[in-house]
Amino acid sequence: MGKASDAVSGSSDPDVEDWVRSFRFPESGSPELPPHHPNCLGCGPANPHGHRLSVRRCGDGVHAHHRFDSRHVGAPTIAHGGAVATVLDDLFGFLLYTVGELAVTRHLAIDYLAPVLLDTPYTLRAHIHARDGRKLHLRATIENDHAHVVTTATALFLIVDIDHFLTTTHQPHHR
Ligand SMILES: CCCCCCCCCCCCCC(=O)SCCNC(=O)CCNC(=O)[C@H](O)C(C)(C)COP(=O)(O)OP(=O)(O)OC[C@H]1O[C@@H](n2cnc3c(N)ncnc32)[C@H](O)[C@@H]1OP(=O)(O)O
Repeated sequence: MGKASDAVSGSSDPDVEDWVRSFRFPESGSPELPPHHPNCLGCGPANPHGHRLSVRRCGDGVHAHHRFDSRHVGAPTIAHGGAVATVLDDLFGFLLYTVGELAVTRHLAIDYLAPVLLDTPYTLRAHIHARDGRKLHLRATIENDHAHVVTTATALFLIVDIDHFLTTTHQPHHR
């Protein structure tokens, strides 16, 4: 399994190549985790449409505080379910720092237990439930200020080699 620090050339996209070359897993002691890249929809500080999620290590997992805003509206005053899914998928992506592996979402399942309100503080938590070879089984919650869980999520991330990000042609996989 190639790690990100083994960055190789071969992409036809210079931005991808730069990201691969610059990517490093942070030191295990640092609680603040860096964005996946500056333009990441979930956490990139340079993406004007993004959520700018700021994530820290917490025990074996990760956590974040987040407010959805008017850019993420679905029904009036309520965050769009897709926006919530985006944030959870990205939060799961931060667990990869804790295992030092590159991986991508293969399956994401969300239970929307109560509306996620705009301009309201929430606490997000995620952890690795189990690892089975290259399969990472992940779990997350979103809870409000009253410690009520409003959303739960599970995901299967699959560990991939760095070449996954350098390959410009991916064939659909029919099961
Ligand atoms: C640290 C940070 C790092 C940064 C990382 C990058 C930035 C991240 C940014 C974060 C952004 C957020 C993150 C993002 O947005 S990631 C972006 C969204 N995700 C993708 O683009 C991934 C697209 N998919 C693929 O490329 C391929 O399908 C991959 C590579 C994932 C797998 O294709 P591959 O052909 O290799 O594998 P497989 O399909 O044969 O399956 C393999 C195994 O899995 C088992 N299986 C399948 N489904 C299920 C299921 N539902 N329950 C239980 N098991 C299931 C299956 O039976 C098999 O098992 P086995 O037979 O081997 O035992």
